[in-house]
Amino acid sequence: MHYGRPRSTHQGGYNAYGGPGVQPGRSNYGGASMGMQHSAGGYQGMPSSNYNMSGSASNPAAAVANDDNWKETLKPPQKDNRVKTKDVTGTKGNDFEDYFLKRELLMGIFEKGYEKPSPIQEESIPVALAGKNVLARAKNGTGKTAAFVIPLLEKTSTMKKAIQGLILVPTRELALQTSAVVKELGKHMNVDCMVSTGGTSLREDIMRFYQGAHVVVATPGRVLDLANKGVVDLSNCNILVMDEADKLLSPEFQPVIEELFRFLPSERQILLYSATFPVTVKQFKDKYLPDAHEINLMEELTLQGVTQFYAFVEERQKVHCLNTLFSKLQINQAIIFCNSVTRVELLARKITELGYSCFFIHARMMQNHRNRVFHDFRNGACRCLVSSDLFTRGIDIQSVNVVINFDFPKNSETYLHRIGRSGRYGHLGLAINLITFEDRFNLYRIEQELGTEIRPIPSSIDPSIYT
Ligand SMILES: Nc1ncnc2c1ncn2[C@@H]1O[C@H](COP(=O)(O)OP(=O)(O)OP(=O)(O)O)[C@@H](O)[C@H]1O
Repeated sequence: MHYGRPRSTHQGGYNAYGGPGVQPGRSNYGGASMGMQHSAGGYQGMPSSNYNMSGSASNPAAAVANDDNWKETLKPPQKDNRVKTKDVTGTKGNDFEDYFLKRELLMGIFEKGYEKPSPIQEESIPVALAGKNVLARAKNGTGKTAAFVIPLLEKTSTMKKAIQGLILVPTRELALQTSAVVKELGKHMNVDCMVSTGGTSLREDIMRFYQGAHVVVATPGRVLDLANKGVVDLSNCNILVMDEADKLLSPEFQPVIEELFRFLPSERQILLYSATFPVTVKQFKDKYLPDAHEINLMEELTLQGVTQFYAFVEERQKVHCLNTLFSKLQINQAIIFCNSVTRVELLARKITELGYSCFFIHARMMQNHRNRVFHDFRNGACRCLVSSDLFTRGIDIQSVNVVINFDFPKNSETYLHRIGRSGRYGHLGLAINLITFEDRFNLYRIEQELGTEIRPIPSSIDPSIYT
């Protein structure tokens, strides 16, 4: 039994009530070792931070950027030898060097452990470098972030102290994660990347912006607020990226986005990325970027590496069913989704009552607490995270191999993004859906819409399909 008998909820890690008392050092399982070479380090508000872009002057690797042996000076993470699916291996065979990127950027790419571009990177990097607007659709976990960060960094001049790129994302956690990618890829370029999201002190944000930034990663409301106040100057911001573009174009965000457009220069490039593009995106595209280059790498919609099952249960049997899953599955790390904040908290409490340690996260928690849970879960301090749809999009934690829909989602976009939290970068994963009588039509509809098969759960699941 790989899930093991958990540590008592009082022994380090959060208990279901999210009390601090975290002792990450006590993590005693192997999940964190897998893929954690991509660990993003400390996030904003966390005590430790390795995001300090102190610049190439203090960076010996940058000093050899012009040296012919520059590649040998790099320290990439340990090679990940796990099997990968065609979702990421089905490329044309390009190399990053083919794009004539500046040496410092190539150094950041290789040092991050990226050896070859993924299919979406091959398709979109050259087009974005050529200055075209892009509307790109590709599967979850196939490297869309680097597909827009690389051209954005290539076009950023660190000699010019002005915001040259703005990356909008729908959640604060995703902003932190994306800024970590900008900082890692731009490590040798001396790029100043700033995160600006709600839930943090506006005053501190204002102070930080006065120090200047080349790239800003933000949630729409906060950056609009700062632009309105004249703190954020977007007049030199020639590139706007909207990641999870369909979410950013939902009624909740679209008016803010349209207002933000007023602050951008008229000659700007817009890059839209997501795994899902409902009709709202088409209307936006027709209005604002009719000439956009369209990329669609989603002939088939679900990830090849993620096996999907359902278990037909009554509502009152769900916790028992989860307990059985915990005892039978080989979980590295799991995200368990519920459909409401209340249910997230209730389930987290139930799980700890069963004797398993778990974290929970949702949008009604204090931001510093959210940051801590995100940081600690990413670093493997706990194996199980109960979440609302806050973590449905974009969150990239390589060691998550199991996603459980404790509550089945209502629409296929949400389903696709949720199960895409496992099987990152072509790796294997498992998605298990607890289906009640009321969910049965949704299950059928989502299967049809995604053209995928969600099979009844067998009595035993071969670990080789998801570990
Ligand atoms: N060229 C590459 N080589 C190896 N790993 C890569 C490469 N590009 C990206 N990755 C890794 O793949 C993982 C998934 O990338 P990313 O988060 O950008 O996916 P995504 O397509 O944006 O997913 P989602 O749709 O879920 O947001 C990350 O851990 C990233 O570091």
